[in-house]
Amino acid sequence: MSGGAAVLSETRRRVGAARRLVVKVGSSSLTTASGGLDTARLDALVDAVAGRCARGGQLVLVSSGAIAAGLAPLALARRPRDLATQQAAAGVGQLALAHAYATSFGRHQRVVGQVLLTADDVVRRAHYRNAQRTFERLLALGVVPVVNENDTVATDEIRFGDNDRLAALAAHLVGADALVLLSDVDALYDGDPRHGGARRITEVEGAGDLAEVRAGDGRADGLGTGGMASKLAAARMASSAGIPVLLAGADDAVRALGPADVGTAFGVTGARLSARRFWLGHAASATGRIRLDDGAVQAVTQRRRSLLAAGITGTTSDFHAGDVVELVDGTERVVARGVVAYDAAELPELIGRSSHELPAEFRREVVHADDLVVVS
Ligand SMILES: Nc1ncnc2c1ncn2[C@@H]1O[C@H](COP(=O)(O)OP(=O)(O)O)[C@@H](O)[C@H]1O
Ligand SMILES: N[C@@H](CCC(=O)OP(=O)(O)O)C(=O)O
Repeated sequence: MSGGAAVLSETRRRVGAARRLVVKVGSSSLTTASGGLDTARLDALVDAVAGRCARGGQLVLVSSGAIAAGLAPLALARRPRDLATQQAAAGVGQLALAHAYATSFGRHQRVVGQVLLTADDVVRRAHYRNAQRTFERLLALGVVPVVNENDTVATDEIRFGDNDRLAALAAHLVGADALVLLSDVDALYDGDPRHGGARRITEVEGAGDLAEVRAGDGRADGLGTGGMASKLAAARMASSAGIPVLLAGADDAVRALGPADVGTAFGVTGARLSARRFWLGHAASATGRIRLDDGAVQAVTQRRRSLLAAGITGTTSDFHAGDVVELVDGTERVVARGVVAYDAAELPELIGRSSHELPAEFRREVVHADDLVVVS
């Protein structure tokens, strides 16, 4: 605890007391300026993680750095732009990264297990359960799962593209008590700290605390991918599903695994969601859109009602019953996501009409309330 007398927020206490944690570290915190793996920093991170496990925690480490670690062995001066070379670099670099972690955790008699995921593994529910089972067994065996995106096979269409989001999904998947995002910056600031004059945000309790924040890109050398915007999106995803988040500097990992007054703490803004609702809200990719009139927007978002055909003003033509669709208002703003019960081709006949005007087989809800998640 810093300053002795400082009273730590509930969020920080929850991070400090978490029994199961997901910790994410970015590429820029693991690599040298010339692109090689920085084993001294990696060892320091591993010391912090192993120390936290020894204090009685189960920890999943989501580590970026495969592409960055592959640059030097392939004599590439900078991160490649094209997907094929990025994948080749990741293939080379992931091996180096996994070896470095195995060696480093070995100093603490800890075994690590590699888990490489694609977006499909958390988007498709059968795969989701499979990944969940693997994590449970690894953790039960005392192993530290080291997770990254399976960059070598992920195509543009099915890539997460950023590990901040992957870490938030993993935190939900393993039922983590907290998520810790470690970066090359020590906290969230109200503007990019590289431009000077920025003020540290210590606690985020809701969207209002972010109103003045400008979240910019990552490093100019392109080693990191998402910048602060992807960290904020990940923090929102987790905190809205009941998981407290701490964003802090990787160089301060011991204190970040806390409790301590470091970085930025994001308090929970919603209750824990079922796997299905979290999947609907954050992981599943939407196939089409349905536009709602103002009354239907109210009913769905405020009164948590099912969507009926009467409140629809238009749809795209590209979805089938059982697909995930976005529900949008008159300005095309997404207000909810849900599983649609009709093919797009069936809806033009039904929209705008009350249930009692419709034949019996078309009286069911277009999106049932149980299959619907409101997007805040
Ligand atoms: N509002 C902000 N607060 C803090 N950092 C910011 C902000 N806007 C932009 N940044 C930049 O985002 C960078 C972190 O993103 P990134 O390089 O992608 O990290 P990582 O490799 O850890 O995922 C920081 O180095 C910082 O300069
Ligand atoms: N999967 C990629 C990392 C993607 C990523 O999100 O990177 P970063 O912004 O450094 O966390 C890799 O290992 O190179």
